[in-house]
Amino acid sequence: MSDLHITGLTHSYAPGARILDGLDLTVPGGRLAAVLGPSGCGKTTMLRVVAGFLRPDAGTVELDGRTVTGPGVHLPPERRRIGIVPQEGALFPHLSVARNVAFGLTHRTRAERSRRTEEMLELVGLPGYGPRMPHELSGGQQQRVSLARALAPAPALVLLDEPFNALDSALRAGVRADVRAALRATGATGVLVTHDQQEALSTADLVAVVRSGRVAQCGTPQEVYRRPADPWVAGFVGGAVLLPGTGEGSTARTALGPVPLEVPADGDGGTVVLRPEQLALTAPPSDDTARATVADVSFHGADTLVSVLVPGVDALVQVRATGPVDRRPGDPVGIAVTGTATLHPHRTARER
Ligand SMILES: Nc1ncnc2c1ncn2[C@@H]1O[C@H](COP(=O)(O)OP(=O)(O)OP(=O)(O)O)[C@@H](O)[C@H]1O
Repeated sequence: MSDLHITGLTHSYAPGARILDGLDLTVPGGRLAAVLGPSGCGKTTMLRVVAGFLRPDAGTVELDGRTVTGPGVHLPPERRRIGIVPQEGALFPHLSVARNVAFGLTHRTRAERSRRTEEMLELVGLPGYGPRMPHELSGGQQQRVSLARALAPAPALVLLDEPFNALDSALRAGVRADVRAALRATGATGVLVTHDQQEALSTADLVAVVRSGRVAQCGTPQEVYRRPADPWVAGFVGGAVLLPGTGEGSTARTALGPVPLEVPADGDGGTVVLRPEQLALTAPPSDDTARATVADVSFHGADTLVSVLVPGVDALVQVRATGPVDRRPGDPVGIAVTGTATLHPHRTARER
């Protein structure tokens, strides 16, 4: 299994506009990391550097203990042992499924090629599909063949560039789970580029949240969701309730009352971050000044999102309840908090 180490990656396409700005990322061998970030933050640029299609201004990429990109080093893409699954599969349309999968299997006998091809097609759930042509496959099947093609030469690393974008949501979940299982079965290290938070959290072992060409936070899905590095990351990886608050030891004083803190803080004023599912609607409190008001109710089937106006909080506070909610806009409510929050002190002018 091959570790991937990316250090200090910096790149500009034009003078003065840094797209990668000292990006660091480590993916332990055999793990799948999701690189998650808004459009234009540099995800694809990073992937192109790792694949060897682009030489960065500075920084190093090490794969399996070997520098493939670095000062004075630039290994060509075909010698990096990297498999790529592009956005829409990009199968060769004039080649059969089997010939697509066997494409990278050079220096092997015909029998070996055909055995490996069938093995890979089985791995991605398409046994016997070898003779078909790409146009005879659905979008999801084409993505599976693309993965089989990437995995066939037993690469050290597989790069997946928003591979589920073209699939409808019903198909996405199934193909995602199969891709993950196939990567695990082969032990390949993977990097999945996506701007879909749900996809990153549900598919990857590690999530690297990228902002303006740098990794703002890298951790397990649970870590980045439960202990976001800052309010921006919190809002980017899911619904977030951001409240002004002040640390008072193990709790923070907020407009929702005292909220237990994940990490104690004293006297620090800042932003308290909770998740909408940590809030519950209760009967309105007798004290008028603490009374919140329902602003909007949106039903999503499995859950309902209720937007609430809370005295002392500028933005609407989101409450996620399981199942339907019997409240209407204008109803007075109370809000109870469960679990712990993170407190992010206001940054000083020097840190900004
Ligand atoms: N070849 C290029 N020449 C000049 N600018 C480029 C080039 N490729 C990308 N850019 C610019 O670099 C920035 C980052 O692009 P990149 O494709 O890496 O972002 P991304 O995070 O993958 O975005 P998306 O999620 O929209 O694909 C964008 O502003 C883009 O316009």
